[in-house]
Amino acid sequence: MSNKKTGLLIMAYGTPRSLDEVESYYTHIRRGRKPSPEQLQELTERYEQIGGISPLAKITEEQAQKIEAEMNERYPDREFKSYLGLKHIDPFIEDAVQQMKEDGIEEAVTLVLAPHYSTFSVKSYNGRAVEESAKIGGPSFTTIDSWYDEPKYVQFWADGIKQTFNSIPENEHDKTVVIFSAHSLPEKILQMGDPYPTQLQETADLIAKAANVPHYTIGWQSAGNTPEPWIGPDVQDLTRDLYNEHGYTHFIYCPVGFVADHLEVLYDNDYECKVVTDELGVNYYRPEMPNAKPEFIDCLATVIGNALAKERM
Ligand SMILES: CC1=C(CCC(=O)O)c2cc3nc(cc4[nH]c(cc5[nH]c(cc1n2)c(C)c5CCC(=O)O)c(CCC(=O)O)c4C)C(CCC(=O)O)=C3C
Ligand SMILES: [Fe+2]
Repeated sequence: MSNKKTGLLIMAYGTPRSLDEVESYYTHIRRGRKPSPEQLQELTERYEQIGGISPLAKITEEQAQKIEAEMNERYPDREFKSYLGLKHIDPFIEDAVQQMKEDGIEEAVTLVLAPHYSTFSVKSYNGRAVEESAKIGGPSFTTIDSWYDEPKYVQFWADGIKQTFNSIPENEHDKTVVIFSAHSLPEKILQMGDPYPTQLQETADLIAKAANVPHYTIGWQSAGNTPEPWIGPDVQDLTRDLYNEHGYTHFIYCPVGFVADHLEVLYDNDYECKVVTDELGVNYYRPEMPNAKPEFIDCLATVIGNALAKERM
């Protein structure tokens, strides 16, 4: 057994920490192309609408710290140190890998704070980490590709859904529908055989079964503003269709492709979807996000522990 530290590379999307950072952040998302003043204004207004700035930065940091603490408690004969690596703002993924090297970390596990694998998301996170490490002779990585079917993740959402159902009169449960969603991606991923949509469906099936949900479906949200087609149905259109076709009066939104309160949930669900449910005169619900809740930290520590156990076999 080694007494060397194991690195935990915790990766997440990142968010501007103040409105001043919105432009550079957006430029990074657009791979170096500055947004037009209108696009910048539009994004800034969305951040203003959710209270000025996204709570995501704080939540991601808290998640990373608590995962480290939980891993150290769970494996007293080892020492873990977490490093936050972000996709679109500092500390970037590459910064974290460099810091690990400086700290003498030789082995590390990567965890992306998003449950489903896609060439657009997890593949690029892990790819950037491995590439940087190869370049500088950094740590060797045990990479985690996805954890969308981790029973503790399923249970987390099942509990939230059950609690939501408790607030709906029992004789209206049959008029209630759960919409499981994730961030949309360009449709071309489907031709590439990307597992992302199948994984979302599987997460939905598992949670619906665990929570005994009578009616549910999957949808996509937060699609980008580009001319190419994005995977649908969009959650807003889906809400209208479900209402028109089935007359549901209670809509429970479960953005299971995300793990924190941030723009895509607080704006795209809590504001945009609610505009539609208000217009239809039906009820909007959204169970709490995992954030840094103990049940979720327990879930992520289990995901990391499983990856380490597999590595040693
Ligand atoms: C798959 C995926 C996830 C989930 C997996 C993961 O978490 O990695 C995710 C999460 C997030 N996306 C976020 C924010 C944004 N994403 C954008 C744009 C885009 N996202 C994409 C994909 C994803 N995004 C794509 C393909 C684009 C188009 C880029 C292009 O044009 O090539 C834009 C630009 C404006 C707009 O299009 O809305 C913003 C502001 C925030 C932070 C919110 C906050 O700050 O609170 C979070 C957690
Ligand atoms: Fe995004």
